[in-house]
Amino acid sequence: MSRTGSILTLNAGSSSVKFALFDAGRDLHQSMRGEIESLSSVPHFHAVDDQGRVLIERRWEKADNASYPHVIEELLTFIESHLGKGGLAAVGHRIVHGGEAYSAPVKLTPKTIDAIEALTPLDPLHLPLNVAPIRAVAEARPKLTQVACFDTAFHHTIPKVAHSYAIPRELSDKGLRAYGFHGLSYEYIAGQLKELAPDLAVGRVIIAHLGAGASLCALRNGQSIATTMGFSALDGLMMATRSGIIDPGVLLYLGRHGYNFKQIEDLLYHKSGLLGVSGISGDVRDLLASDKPEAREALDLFAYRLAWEIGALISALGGLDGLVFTAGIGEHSAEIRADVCARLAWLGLRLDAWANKAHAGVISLGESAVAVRVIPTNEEAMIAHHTLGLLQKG
Ligand SMILES: Nc1ncnc2c1ncn2[C@@H]1O[C@H](COP(=O)(O)OP(=O)(O)O)[C@@H](O)[C@H]1O
Ligand SMILES: CC(=O)OP(=O)(O)O
Ligand SMILES: [Mg+2]
Repeated sequence: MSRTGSILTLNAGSSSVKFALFDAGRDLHQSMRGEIESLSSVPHFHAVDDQGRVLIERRWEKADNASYPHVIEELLTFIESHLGKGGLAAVGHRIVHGGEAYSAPVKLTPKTIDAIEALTPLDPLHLPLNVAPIRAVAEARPKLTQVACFDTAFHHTIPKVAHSYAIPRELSDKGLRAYGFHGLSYEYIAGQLKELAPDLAVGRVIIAHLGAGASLCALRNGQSIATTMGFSALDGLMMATRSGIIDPGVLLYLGRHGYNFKQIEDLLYHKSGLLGVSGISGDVRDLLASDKPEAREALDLFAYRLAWEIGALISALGGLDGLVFTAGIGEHSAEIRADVCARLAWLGLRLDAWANKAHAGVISLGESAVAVRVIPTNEEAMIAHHTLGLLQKG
C-alpha cells in the first residue's frame, strides 16, 4: 500500500528538539527541517524549507513558555499550516534507549509508551526527554499515529561476548551490559554504503559517527558486531563534553574525595572531553582556530583515542576493508580525518590528501589497503523510513 501525507520526525535532546518533515507521496522527500533550541533558557524556534529558505524564526521570552506541551502544540500548529495534500500521517521519534526488548521500531500505544518509560532506570538522562514529546503529541492529537525508533536497535546483532561486562552474573542478568547507540545513523550509513559500494558493504567496515556525541560501529556484512558506546553513551571515544572510556578507579577516587553522584555525572557528561581537556570549547572548529597548546592537546587526544578504538574494532572484525566518516566532525573536519588516517598508515591505509580537503565521497588512494569514505548521515530520514514502513503495515 502506498501512502500520501507527511511524516514529522522528532529528535528530542537535553536542550533542543530537532524536527524534519517528509512527504510520503514524494518518496519521503524532506520538505522542511528545524529546531527548537535552548529550551531551558531563551527558546529559539527556527525552520527552513528544502531550499534553505527561512520559514520561521522566533524566540520565546522565557523558558516558562517552553514546557513540552506548549512547545509541541506550537510545533504541531506550525507544521499543520505548512502541509501539502494528505495532512500529517504520523510522527516518528528517535528514542535513545530501547533496552533488550526493542530490536525494531514500534507503533506507540498507551502500553508501549508505558513500557518505554519503564526503561528509564537504564537511561535516566535521555529517556524522560524522549518520552515527554510523545506524551505531549498523544495529548494534543490523540488520533495521530506515533512511532518509536530506537538508537540501540541496530546493535541487537552484536554477539554476547562483545556486549558483556566482566561483572557478577546477577548484575548482567539485570541488564548491565553494553547496548550501543547512534544506531539510526549506522543503519542509514549501512544502507547508503550498500548503494554506493556494494562490494565494500558486505565486507569489514568501521563507521565513525563523530558528532557532539561520538562512537564507532564495526560492521560485518552490513550488521553491527561491536560498538564503542556501552551501557551508556559515555563509553568509548572522547566527545565534545563527555569523557569516553575512563578507568572506573578514577570515579571511585572522586567518590571517596568529596564528589557526590550528581557532580560525577555532570563531570562525565558535561565537563569532560574536548571541553574539559582544552578548557576552551567542545567544538572542534573553535579548537582548530585556537593557537593555545591546550587546544592542540585536546585534538591530539581525540585523534589518538579514535585511532586506538579503531584498533580494538579491527581486532573484533579480524581486519578492515573500509572506514566511513560521518556526522558533524566526520563530515566536515578534513584535519581530524587526516590525523586519524595518518595514525592508521600501518594498515596500509593511504589517504588522498586532495580528496580529503575537498570533502569528496572517497578520500583514499586507489592503492590504499582500506577504502576510506565520507558519507553524510541522516537520522531523520531513517526515522521517516521506519515510520512509513509501520504505517504501510497498517
Ligand atoms: N566545519 C567543521 N569543522 C569541524 N568540526 C565541525 C564542523 N562543523 C561541525 N563540526 C563539529 O560537529 C559537531 C556537531 O556534530 P553533529 O553531528 O551535528 O552533533 P550532534 O547531532 O551530536 O549535536 C560540533 O560540535 C562541531 O565540533
Ligand atoms: C547517544 C548519543 O550520544 O546521542 P547524541 O550524539 O545525539 O548526543
Ligand atoms: Mg547527533
